[in-house]
Amino acid sequence: MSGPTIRRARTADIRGIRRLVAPLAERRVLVAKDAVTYYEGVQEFRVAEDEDGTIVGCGALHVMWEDLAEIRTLAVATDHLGSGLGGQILEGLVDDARELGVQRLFCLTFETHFFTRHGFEPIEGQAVTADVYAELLRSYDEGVAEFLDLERVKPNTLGNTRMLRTL
Ligand SMILES: CC(=O)SCCNC(=O)CCNC(=O)[C@H](O)C(C)(C)COP(=O)(O)OP(=O)(O)OC[C@H]1O[C@@H](n2cnc3c(N)ncnc32)[C@H](O)[C@@H]1OP(=O)(O)O
Repeated sequence: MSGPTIRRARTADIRGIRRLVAPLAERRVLVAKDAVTYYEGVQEFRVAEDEDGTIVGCGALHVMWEDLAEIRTLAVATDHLGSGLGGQILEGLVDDARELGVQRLFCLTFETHFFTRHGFEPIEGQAVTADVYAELLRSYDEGVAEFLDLERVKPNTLGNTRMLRTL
């Protein structure tokens, strides 16, 4: 038994990714997004595919600035939790970040123990200079709004911890 394979996502995986994310978005653990947003962001995703072709894990890397990207939409199917899959997907995304030249990874999460084990540390306040903050305000991306901690998205991020890993 070789277990799930981790690979870059294809458009046909989006249905499986959405099936994984839906219950977590309902519990507000992950952000709910429209289907079009997943298709537009397919190149950001890695997935874990079971032997029978089922998508049992996913995660994405969203670049925000020259030195900064966010880990987002990391999820593992309930029946695969605790077998190392989440960690493998995350480290794959870290490799992607290194390849892109990104030096810092942000995440917003309830899973502080998991991310701490992978080198993330909680941060207070902003992780970018005032100049970069002003530039990021021009983004239409909801995740960037959460990174900036804008007032209008605070209800979505309640109880989450802001964490950063330096590569
Ligand atoms: C930035 C964001 O995307 S934030 C959102 C993060 N996602 C969520 O909150 C969604 C719900 N949660 C999940 O889907 C999962 O819990 C994840 C993605 C956070 C972690 O996925 P998992 O596959 O369970 O991770 P993994 O197995 O690598 O590690 C989980 C635990 O299992 C243990 N573990 C790791 N490898 C193994 C293994 N081979 N065998 C047994 N246990 C293991 C680890 O000790 C770890 O414990 P920790 O939580 O204390 O760190």
